[in-house]
Amino acid sequence: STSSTEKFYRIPEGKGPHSVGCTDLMTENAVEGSFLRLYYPAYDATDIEEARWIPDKEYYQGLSDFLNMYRVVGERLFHYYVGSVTCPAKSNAAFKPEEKYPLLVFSHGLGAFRTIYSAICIEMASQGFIVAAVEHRDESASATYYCKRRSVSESQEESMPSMEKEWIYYRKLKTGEEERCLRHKQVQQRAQECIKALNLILKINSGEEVTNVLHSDFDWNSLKDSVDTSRIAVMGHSFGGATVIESLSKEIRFRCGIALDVWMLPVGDDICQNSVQQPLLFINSEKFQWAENILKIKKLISNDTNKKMITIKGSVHQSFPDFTFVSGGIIARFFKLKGEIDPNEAIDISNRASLAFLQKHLSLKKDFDQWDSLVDGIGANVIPGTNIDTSPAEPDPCF
Ligand SMILES: CCN(CC)CCN(C[C@]12C[C@](c3ccc(C(F)(F)F)cc3)(C1)C2)C(=O)Cn1c(SCc2ccc(F)cc2)nc(=O)c2c1C=CC2
Repeated sequence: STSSTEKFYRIPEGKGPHSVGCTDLMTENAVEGSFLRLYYPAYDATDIEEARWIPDKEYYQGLSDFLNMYRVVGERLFHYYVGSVTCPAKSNAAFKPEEKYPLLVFSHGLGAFRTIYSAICIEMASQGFIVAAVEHRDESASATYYCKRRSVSESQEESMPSMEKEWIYYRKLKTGEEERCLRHKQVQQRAQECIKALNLILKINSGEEVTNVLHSDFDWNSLKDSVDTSRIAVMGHSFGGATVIESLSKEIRFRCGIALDVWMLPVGDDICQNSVQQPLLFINSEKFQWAENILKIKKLISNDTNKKMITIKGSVHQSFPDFTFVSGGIIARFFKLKGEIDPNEAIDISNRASLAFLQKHLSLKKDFDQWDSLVDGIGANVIPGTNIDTSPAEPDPCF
């Protein structure tokens, strides 16, 4: 309704030729397993409903903790405003084996989790990618869980499901705790989880049976021989951008990477051009970045023509996660969830530049090269490099 201040918005649908499905996969019953939401090209299915955007109320509790709100307040607020929001992907829709699809592993930011970058993941899937949005268990997510098998005695009781969800919530910095040290440890775990997700998808592609502890009627065998195993990339937002850098430096099968508004603190100071051999695209917002962060990015890019940076004018840090679409009014303004640029316009620039970069470095045979100019920072609302001034402060001539 347009009358209330909190107007209701939708997460934008994919613009590519494919309908999109999504399904959740969790392996093993322990924190060492993989947990991801898969977005994929699907057969049209008008009879299948859209997936829930935030699937468990514990995510509301986690978000409240992360945002320093009281849980009872946060949980009700989130439930009221976004409890009924779905993402434009059909839940467990049948996978459409048409060609071998390139694979994209996506890493979420601090305080986020696997489902809230669906505008990006759904667009990529609609354009013919299989997208594995991992949920990290490094305590950087607002909330996440793993499944534990109940003891025999417990599950004997009536209506006791055999599995129980063990929730892990966002770990706040302890007083006096060195942030760099915690984040450097977490980014190592995050990279390992991206590599584990890559190996899991490759295992499924080879036809091996995998146990999904989340029982859904999605047919994982339909993915057999559908992944283009030579065309794999990694993408992430903010802390997830640092995870991209760490993952590329550790796993050569990630052929290239895209870091959205990267947070460089978790990346060691010893970072240099040789840390990452693969092509890497930095897509920054105008408002989030600062000189020290940009200097670390520039050290990594140095003079490598395969490493590029562009900035989307009028965008903010929250222009990449989905809240920029589903929020409005005072909440959006208070938390700076939208920039001056229209959220759909900003995500289109980011997605088109990403697609052009992926076509170039994964040698895709699509028409994404139509957006090559964006990767060079040429086009409306985009600039090459950064708006942040990093020139050393001139000594004041008066002293
Ligand atoms: C006070 C907490 N304080 C913790 C260090 C800073 C909190 N903060 C700024 C916020 C996230 C904000 C946000 C979101 C979402 C609503 C909502 F109401 F719409 F849900 C509201 C308010 C509060 C904007 C950030 O951390 C920014 N940020 C993020 S934001 C990723 C995210 C998380 C949850 C989401 F729901 C959506 C997106 N990912 C990173 O990797 C990094 C940073 C900073 C450095 C590295």
